[in-house]
Amino acid sequence: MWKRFGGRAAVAGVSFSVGEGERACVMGPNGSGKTTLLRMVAGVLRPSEGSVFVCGYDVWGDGWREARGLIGYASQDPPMARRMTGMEYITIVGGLLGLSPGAARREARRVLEMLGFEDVLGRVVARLSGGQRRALSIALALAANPEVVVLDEPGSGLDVRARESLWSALRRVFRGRTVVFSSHDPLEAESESDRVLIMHRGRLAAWGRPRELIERYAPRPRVRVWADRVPGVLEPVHQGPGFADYLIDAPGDVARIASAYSESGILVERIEVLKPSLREVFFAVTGEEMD
Ligand SMILES: Nc1ncnc2c1ncn2[C@@H]1O[C@H](COP(=O)(O)OP(=O)(O)OP(=O)(O)O)[C@@H](O)[C@H]1O
Repeated sequence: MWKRFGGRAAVAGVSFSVGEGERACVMGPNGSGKTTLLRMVAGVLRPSEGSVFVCGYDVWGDGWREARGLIGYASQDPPMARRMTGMEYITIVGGLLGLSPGAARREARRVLEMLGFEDVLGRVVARLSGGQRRALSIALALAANPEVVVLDEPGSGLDVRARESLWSALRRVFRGRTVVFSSHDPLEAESESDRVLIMHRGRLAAWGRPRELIERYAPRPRVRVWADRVPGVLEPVHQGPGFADYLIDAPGDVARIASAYSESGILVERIEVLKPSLREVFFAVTGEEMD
C-alpha cells in the first residue's frame, strides 16, 4: 500500500499479511503512518496505490461490500455528538453501519459488559472520559460480530490499571477473530500480539513475531547508567539526557562499566539493566526511543 497526501507519502510501499485468528500490532514513532495504514486496511481511506484483501475480498475493489461487512474499526478519536447518550450513539452510528437498532444495542451492551463499561450507555458523550468514549467506539466496532477487528490505539489515554482490565476483556472479545491494532507501548505489543509491524517514516522497518524480532535486532541486554557525564574509556551504544547505554556481553561487564565511572570520578545516580524487549527493537530499527 501507498498513501500520498499532496506530494508526501504517509505510507510508502508497505506489504504484510495477517493469518486468520492472529493479532498484529502496528508500532512506530508519531507520524510514522500507523493511523493511515489502519484506515486503509479498515476500508475508510483509499490507498493511492496497492490493495487490501480481507478474507479474500478486495476492500478497495469489487469485493468492498463483502469486505466491509467483515471488518469492525474503531478509530483513535471518533467524532461523537456531545449531547448524544452512549445508547443514541450506538443506535445512530450503528444504523449508518447497517445494524438494526435492536441488534446494535444488544451487541454493544454485551461487549460493554465484558469491558466493564456498561454504564456509558445511559450517559451523555460530553460527560464521558477519553477511556469511556474509547470503550463505546470499540463496542460499536465489535457489535456486528466482525471477523476482522481494526483498532487504533485501544489502550491509549488509559492508566495502567484501566489498560490492564481493558486488555483482559479484549482478549476474551477477540477470541477467534483476526485483529490489527496500533500501540505506543512495547509491553502491550509484546504481550498482546502474535506479530508486530514497526513503521518508520511511512515504511515497514520490521515485521515478525515479537520473539523473532528481539532475537534479530536486540539479542543482547543493555545497561543504562544515569550520570551527568560519560567516562572517556567507554563507548555507549546510545546516549540521552542524563544517561548512557552499554551493551552487555559478559558477566563482569556491569562491574567493569561501574568502575570506569568511579575511576573517572563521575557520580552514578543509578544503573538499570534493560532486558531485550520490543523497546530495544524499536530503537534499533527506528533510531528513536519509545515514549
Ligand atoms: N488527511 C491527511 N492529510 C494530510 N496529511 C496527513 C493526513 N493524515 C495523515 N497525514 C500525515 O501523514 C503522516 C502519518 O500520519 P499518521 O496519523 O498516519 O501517523 P501515526 O503514526 O498514526 O501518528 P501518531 O502516532 O501520532 O498517531 C503524518 O505526517 C501526517 O501529518
